[in-house]
Amino acid sequence: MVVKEQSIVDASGGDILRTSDRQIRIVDKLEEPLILVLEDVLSAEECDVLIALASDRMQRSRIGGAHTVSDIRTSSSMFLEEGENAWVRSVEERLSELMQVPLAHAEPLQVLHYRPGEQYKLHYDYFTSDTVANNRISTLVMYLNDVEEGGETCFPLLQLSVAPKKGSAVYFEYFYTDHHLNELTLHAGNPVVTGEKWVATQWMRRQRFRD
Ligand SMILES: O=C(O)CCC(=O)C(=O)O
Ligand SMILES: [Fe+2]
Repeated sequence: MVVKEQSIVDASGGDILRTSDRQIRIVDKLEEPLILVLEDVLSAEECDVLIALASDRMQRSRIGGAHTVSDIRTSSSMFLEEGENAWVRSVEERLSELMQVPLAHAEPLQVLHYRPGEQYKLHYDYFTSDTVANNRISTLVMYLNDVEEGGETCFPLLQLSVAPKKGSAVYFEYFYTDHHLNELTLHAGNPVVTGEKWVATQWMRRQRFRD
């Protein structure tokens, strides 16, 4: 008998995920690994506020422990301060409820900006080194604007591609005992063809990450 592994988010209750302040629609769903395409995660105003907070603080993205500039990721990025204002606080609290992980386990929100030709090549969000004590367990990538062409978040091993849409998001988790399930979350941010792309990413850790 094949037993389904426990997921972090319980999405078995229909097409809506309720948080204290919002009803979030599930528009697409993959069971294992659990991947949810969600609408109405952020209001249009929240998207605009996050872009405005980030826009004059962007730097060329760096990856890995050594924080090196790399062709893997050509976008620009920044981290918002934890709960830096009331907008960020309210979004962070909603995401913690939505992702069913305590806020103390949340990394600061990251904002990414891609111009035409910029991309985030295939990667896992969890750290693959055995020595990581407090690894990531789940991700929510939120789209802060509509992209004219390109910029899809693509999961090649699952034949899934999510087109950016302002206020919507893709959720996935990789805390399964069966490592093959985690490895299926390999994903990329496809190159933007026309327009620009803004996203905010929330990563959750297995244990407490914030003071
Ligand atoms: O920009 C995207 O579509 C993907 C972003 C991503 O993979 C990440 O922030 O880890
Ligand atoms: Fe990622």
